[in-house]
Amino acid sequence: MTVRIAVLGTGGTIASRRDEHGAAQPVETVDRLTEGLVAGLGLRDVEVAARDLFVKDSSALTTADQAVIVREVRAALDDPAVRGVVVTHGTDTAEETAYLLDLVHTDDRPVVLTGAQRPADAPDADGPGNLRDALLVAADPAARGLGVLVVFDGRVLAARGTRKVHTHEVTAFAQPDGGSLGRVVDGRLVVDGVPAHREHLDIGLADIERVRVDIAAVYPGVDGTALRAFAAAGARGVVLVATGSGNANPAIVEAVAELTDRGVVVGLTTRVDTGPVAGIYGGGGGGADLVAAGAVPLGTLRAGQGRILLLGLLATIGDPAQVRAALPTYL
Ligand SMILES: NC(=O)C[C@H](N)C(=O)O
Repeated sequence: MTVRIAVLGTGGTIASRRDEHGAAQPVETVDRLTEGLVAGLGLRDVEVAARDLFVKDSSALTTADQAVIVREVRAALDDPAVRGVVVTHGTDTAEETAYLLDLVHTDDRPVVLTGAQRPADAPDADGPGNLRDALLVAADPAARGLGVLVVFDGRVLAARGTRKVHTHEVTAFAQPDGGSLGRVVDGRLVVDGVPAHREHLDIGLADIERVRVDIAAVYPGVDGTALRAFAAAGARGVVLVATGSGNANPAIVEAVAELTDRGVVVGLTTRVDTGPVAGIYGGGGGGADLVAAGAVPLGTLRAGQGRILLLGLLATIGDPAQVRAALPTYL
């Protein structure tokens, strides 16, 4: 039986070429990117159906675009002949799209995001190798049940927690623990682990397009201006990127208490690369004070994925007190 891999293109550096000023822009269709790769894979009875959803730099994607990606992945999986789905995506925001897909993905078949750090016209372009690996993983029965994956530079990473860790090197992504679920070695998937149990969310996609969740940074001397401005603009959630294990100052604690009273859910994360946030410190501005003021620690999730979780919960559950209560089960 012929198995089908659906490939959905969204743009990113993997689809980019340099213009006359040397600036890279996504212009290539995913058809052209996959052309020729499949024959070289030696996969018998595999058929690739590639099409573009859009051709954008991933920094320019909107929440509505991400909802389109989720809908189209689901539509592709409606075809029982499809064994897996590959999404080509810019690396800048792939962690957000991958996590949104993972939150809603209950199917055993793999969904694989990949991309590139070097444009398609670079002599040492990494896109073709990454796309080849992503197709191999999507077609491999051993990838069933692994959830949504980021396949990049030979590594197979679980969507949840995975972050972009380098601005331009080809090893662009890492899991928070530095590990991986597997590798692609000599054109074959080697599975090294199983993904941690994940609660799924049946997100109303029309609703996530309407919910506003912002991200506010903490730094020495910061006050509550940004938090209050986001609330005034209609934010129903704000992710606070705190310092250290999740700390700020008394002005931020006061603003967090105000937002909580107004029904805005404040998620607490950190600007530190690894480790969980926790309410350890007091003194009026520490993590313990932020939690007492209503902020909800986001575990090991960092700002981008924390925002996606808040969006999903607010779109699905709605009521802020219930969102705060449900949130820890998704960490
Ligand atoms: N490497 C990349 O794909 C970066 C690009 N700016 C993007 O996210 O679309």
